[in-house]
Amino acid sequence: MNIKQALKNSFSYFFYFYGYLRHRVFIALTLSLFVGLLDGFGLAMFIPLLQMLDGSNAKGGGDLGNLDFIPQLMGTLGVEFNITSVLILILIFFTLKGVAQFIQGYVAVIYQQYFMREIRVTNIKLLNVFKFSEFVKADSGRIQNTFSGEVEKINMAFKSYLAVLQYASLISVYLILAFATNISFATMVTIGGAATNFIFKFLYSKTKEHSRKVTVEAHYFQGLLIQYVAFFKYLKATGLNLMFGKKLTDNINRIEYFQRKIGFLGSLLTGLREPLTILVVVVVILIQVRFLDAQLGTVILSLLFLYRALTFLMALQEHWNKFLAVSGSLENMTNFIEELKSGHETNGTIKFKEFKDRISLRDVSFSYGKTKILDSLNLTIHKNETVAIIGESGSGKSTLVNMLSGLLPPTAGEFVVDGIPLSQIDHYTFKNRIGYIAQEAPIFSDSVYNNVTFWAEKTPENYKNFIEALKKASIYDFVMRLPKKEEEELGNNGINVSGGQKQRLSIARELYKEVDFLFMDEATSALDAETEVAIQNNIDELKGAYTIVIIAHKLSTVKNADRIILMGKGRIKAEGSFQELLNNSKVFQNMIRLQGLETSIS
Ligand SMILES: Nc1ncnc2c1ncn2[C@@H]1O[C@H](COP(=O)(O)OP(=O)(O)OP(=O)(O)O)[C@@H](O)[C@H]1O
Repeated sequence: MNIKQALKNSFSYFFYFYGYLRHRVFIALTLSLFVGLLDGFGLAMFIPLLQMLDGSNAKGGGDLGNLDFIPQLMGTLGVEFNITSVLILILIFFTLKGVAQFIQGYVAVIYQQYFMREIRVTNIKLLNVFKFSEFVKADSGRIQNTFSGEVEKINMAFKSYLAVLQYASLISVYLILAFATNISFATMVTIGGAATNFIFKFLYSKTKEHSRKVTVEAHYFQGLLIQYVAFFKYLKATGLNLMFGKKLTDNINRIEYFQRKIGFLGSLLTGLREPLTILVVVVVILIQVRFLDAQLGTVILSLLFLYRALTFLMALQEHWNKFLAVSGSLENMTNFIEELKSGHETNGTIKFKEFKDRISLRDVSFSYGKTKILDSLNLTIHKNETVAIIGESGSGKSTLVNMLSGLLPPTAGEFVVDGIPLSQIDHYTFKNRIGYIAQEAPIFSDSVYNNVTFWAEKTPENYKNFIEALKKASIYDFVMRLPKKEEEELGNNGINVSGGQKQRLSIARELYKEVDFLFMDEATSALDAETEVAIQNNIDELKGAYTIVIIAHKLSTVKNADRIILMGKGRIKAEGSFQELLNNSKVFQNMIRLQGLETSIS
């Protein structure tokens, strides 16, 4: 059962790599076979050479077991088998082996790089088409760790696995040569070698167990680190950073503990290997010489091959152990890719060129698992209408906007754009027409220009559009006052600009694009009163030129919206103009009172 499982595992690893490399695996293996064969033939020539040197075999040959075909072939070719020709032959074999080894090494590097590229590109491609609804459920620490640290470990795993395959083919060549030379001697040594393997197997399984634990802890570490950096200000201000730091330290200690165990097992393996191997060889030679009347030439040649095989077996075991130490990552990567694949979004084929008329939600519901977040919504938004969405916290405003922007597909009902269900439209052509101003304005670690234009070339036309976008977003003066103007670096996550400025830059980025829709998720929440008025004026200016959907908490900012949608518990509770809601909705009137707006309205 165990052997069956081991074989199954080995094959699943093989097919894992084969899935990426295909015929390349066999090319790598064939090259190893060549190296082994050439080395074996070269080694075989030392026996007649030694015998010729001490005069026990003047003509050479005759003591190579089944390898006698080499001197025989030379005889047929009319080449005399003497010291000079044997020396030249040794030189030829080892030179060819060197050439084969060079090709083998270089090819291995090429394949390794190819493999890494494939893994990285596959991951990026799958992440590109990963459903947003799946992404929000995913562990960001795991995603980050798998994309960076784990990919490096997979690289190590691949290197070790390829080495294992290459050593395995070399070992098989040496074993064939050893058996061909002296079958009884070779059999006994092989049985002895197999017996020592039981000790190693136990150590391997322990190594693998710890490797899995390291991977789990590494994910946790990345997750904690991301949160530590993201919430650094809060943690620092409250002194909770020390407690959070302790969580990280504990995690680091656990990783160190498991890595130390892996190191201990690895060292034990290295230390045990040679004494055990030599023990086997010594016992077998004693038996061969004492009890079986073995021919010394073939025993020595067979031993030479076996010794070579054993040396490579040691190297193989070392690489196999290295492979197992990172095999947890391989399993993780396989599962990760499977998860990414299962969260693959489906895409329509109809190209969306330009928004013409209206978007509609028809009896749309949305659930996270069993929890219904949006419940049977019907809503139509016309081209260039400005719609504000209001409602208490958790009423489903963000979810509604995520749906209207195509981020979340409905779990029931239909989202229709200009009469075509979004499911039939090529999402990317639709998203190209969308400007999104999120609560947390994403600022990339680059210059103002690149942040706004999203790395567009600095042509006169792009520059003109860039300046226009800055002006529309009321950030032009600020940018022009910066020491390097639009080339000023914004720093990691926009640390060098205020919350309000980040949002204005984010608005500028959206206005720079040629979009039909502007979705704003509490875009004015982090602004001071004066800037808020400026942005509000700008939105009013954009009104009528874009289809605008704003999530707002401050009712004063939505006074000019064409329509206000009041959400409550995942449903539309009321809709209409500001005045209509004021006249008809008790909830709205209450909200107005709570925000102290009665006087400003009257
Ligand atoms: N990834 C998620 N998994 C499960 N439930 C979620 C998820 N995201 C949001 N929810 C739930 O969906 C409901 C609606 O959330 P949503 O963010 O749309 O509300 P909101 O009206 O925008 O709230 P707020 O004004 O506080 O931002 C909430 O009850 C929230 O807990």
